[in-house]
Amino acid sequence: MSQRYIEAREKYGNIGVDTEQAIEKLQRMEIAMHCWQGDDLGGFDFDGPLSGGIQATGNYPGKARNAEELMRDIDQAFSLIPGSKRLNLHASYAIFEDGKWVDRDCFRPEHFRKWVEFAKERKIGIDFNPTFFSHPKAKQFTLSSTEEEIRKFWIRHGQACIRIAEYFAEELGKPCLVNIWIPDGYKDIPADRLGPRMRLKESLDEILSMDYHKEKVFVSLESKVFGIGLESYTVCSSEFCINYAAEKGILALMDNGHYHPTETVSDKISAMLPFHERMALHITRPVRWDSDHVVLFDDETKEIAKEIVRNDALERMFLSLDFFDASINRVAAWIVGMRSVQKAFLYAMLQPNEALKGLQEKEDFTKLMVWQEEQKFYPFMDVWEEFCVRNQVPAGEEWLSVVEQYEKAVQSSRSAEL
Ligand SMILES: C[C@H](O)[C@H](O)[C@@H](O)C(=O)CO
Ligand SMILES: [Mn+2]
Repeated sequence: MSQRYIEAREKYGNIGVDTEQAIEKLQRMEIAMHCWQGDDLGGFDFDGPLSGGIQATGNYPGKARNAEELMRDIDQAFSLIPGSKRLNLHASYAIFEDGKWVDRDCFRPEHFRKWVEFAKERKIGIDFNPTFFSHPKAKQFTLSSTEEEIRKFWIRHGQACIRIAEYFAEELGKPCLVNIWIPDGYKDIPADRLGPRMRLKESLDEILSMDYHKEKVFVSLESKVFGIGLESYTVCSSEFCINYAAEKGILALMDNGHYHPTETVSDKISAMLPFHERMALHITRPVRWDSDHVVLFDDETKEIAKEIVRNDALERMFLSLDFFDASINRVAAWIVGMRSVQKAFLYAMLQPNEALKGLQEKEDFTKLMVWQEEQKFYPFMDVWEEFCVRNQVPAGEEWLSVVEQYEKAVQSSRSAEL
């Protein structure tokens, strides 16, 4: 134990904060790392371009071209991230053994056998997402399509994914979150806003009418305010999503890139907690739009973490990263994102939360502001360092040289085409 940590422990102790408790809590906190940062959301089942109004911009060399490369990159990232992890997978990352391709409505657990093996060996859980984009049947509408055949196809896909999630949960002994996000929407002002939403409701009802193990599989619905080419209207808007989730007893998933720029998810969490037993978050960094930049240790990430920690809601949350930056080393992007979220949570756990709440209740706003400001200069870094040392990972920027070596030895030999 370093002298600096011992001193930090004492300083925090003087304001009633137990650093050992914070480290323990952080150690147990599972964050799902999204597989799609590794290959710009390319997936393995279709070759076509990314669709659905989302974009990975940049052309940094060395992206993973197949499952083996992606798994190797994930391992490289995991080796430099302290604490507990999960893996967040999209259905488009199905692995067709012996080249036996099937379309998404026919996906079965066997198409994810290798991912289960991977997760078992690393003792981690998997979260899952049906993929309602980058597919010939996802031109603009999926679950809200006017075409019955298209709707049915995607309903079957949704149900197939819930079955696969049960397989993950059973095999890995950890619950699985299945998150439904659809890109459906209009570029310009629609004449009928209700019709698509009624069709979406019907489709979701049909997906959820199947029997599934509700203790093991949690279904969530993710809303979005707009996408590229879908600027005027999205079917699964925030109000639709929250109302639907509340009525059906599923989870609402909030992605902090999916709201008007002055709205914050940190403010929404406490508006959800009184009504929803559990909720899910996609943590991202929107820059002017839902740009999905790498998550940093920034104000909003800290504020989200504070809301969860001080409301004792960690056990009620499914947390995942969601970004895809193709302009920098992709393994480094994962590591920065994961470590930033962990730092934000540690920062939140080291706040004298009860005392601050007391100041608010007493309306001592001067003291509240001063204390919150002074907290920023508490020796947070020394506690982070201790957490990293205990996890045998570098605490500071030294980790980047490991990634640089990996890039040289492994990623740089990957050509754009295989
Ligand atoms: C790939 C993800 O599922 C997707 O990013 C979705 O979660 C989203 O946020 C779309 O903007
Ligand atoms: Mn998202």
